[in-house]
Amino acid sequence: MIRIKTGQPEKPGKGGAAGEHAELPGSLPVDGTDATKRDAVSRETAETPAEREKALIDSTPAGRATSDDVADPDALAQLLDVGKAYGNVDALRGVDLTVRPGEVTCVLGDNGAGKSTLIKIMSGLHDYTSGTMLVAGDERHFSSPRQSLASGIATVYQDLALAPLQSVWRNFFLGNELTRGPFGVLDIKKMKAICGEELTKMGIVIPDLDRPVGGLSGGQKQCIAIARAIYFGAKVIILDEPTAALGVKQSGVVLKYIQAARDAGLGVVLITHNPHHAYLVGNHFVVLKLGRVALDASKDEVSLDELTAQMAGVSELEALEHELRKDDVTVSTSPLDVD
Ligand SMILES: Nc1ncnc2c1ncn2[C@@H]1O[C@H](COP(=O)(O)OP(=O)(O)OP(=O)(O)O)[C@@H](O)[C@H]1O
Repeated sequence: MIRIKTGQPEKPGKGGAAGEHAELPGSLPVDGTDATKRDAVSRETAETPAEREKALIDSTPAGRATSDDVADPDALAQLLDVGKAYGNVDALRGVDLTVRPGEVTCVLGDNGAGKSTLIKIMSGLHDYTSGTMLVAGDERHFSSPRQSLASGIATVYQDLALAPLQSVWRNFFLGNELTRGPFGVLDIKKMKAICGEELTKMGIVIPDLDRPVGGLSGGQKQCIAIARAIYFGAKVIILDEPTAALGVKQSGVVLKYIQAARDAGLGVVLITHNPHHAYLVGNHFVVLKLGRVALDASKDEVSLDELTAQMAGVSELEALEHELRKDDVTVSTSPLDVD
């Protein structure tokens, strides 16, 4: 189901029919007319990205602009109408997100959209202030990252929490070292063997596992952090901008690895600014704007162009361009500015 929202609608409650939402301020028009009449610019005939963005919004059936926040029995984790307020700042409001096994759910958004807040809620750093979070069907409020991890949610942050001077295998087992015998001697042989096996299983080739992690490429480091999370039992992995600091080739390595994790049956939440990367591996896309869901669509419901337009906020950019082109702008020079 695709949902596109404009403005800053309030959610009136759960499970309401379309008609209940007709009066929402700032939401899509709910006029009861044939949807085709509202498609002033059809998605097929739209030429510019702005027209396509508008067409996509116009073509959204009225009832779909409402919350579909119902528990999904197949979901590994789900946010239903979740909000987070920091004092009087609403960082997130009415957010729905479903993480299913074998799917990559991409969360896109510009600076301040609420992506970090969403990660913090799911990874146990912050609690949410409204709505419901379900993990494996149970309502959860995490009070620590440990609780989130224990319930199968692993978060891989941009800084990766790897020790650069330590070897690959040491990093793989960091904090979970295997020991043997009554004196708890590190079982280095076993750790190296498992680390090698796990990395190979997921298609990562690192010839020397004794190499310090600091010397590896950004892509390889990301893959090690993800492989580690999977090995230690994660069912859901949240990846915070994994390709943000990487070049094309290394991004490719990480995206391939994300696909491997998805194909292994994990639920992946990919947080990114990059619609191109998201579209290559994503099954479902949620665009956040100022803490609210601006678009919620599966891959067969949204094109890359439409996703990019949503991300770029094409209509906002055009308004900005228009402002810049205005020739009535006068720049006054303060006497203090004159040499
Ligand atoms: N601890 C906090 N106290 C008050 N406001 C906060 C706090 N953390 C985030 N915010 C506000 O919540 C909103 C969402 O912030 P958040 O960091 O989640 O966005 P983001 O999408 O991750 O942005 P970025 O890509 O820049 O990291 C912003 O307006 C931000 O200023």
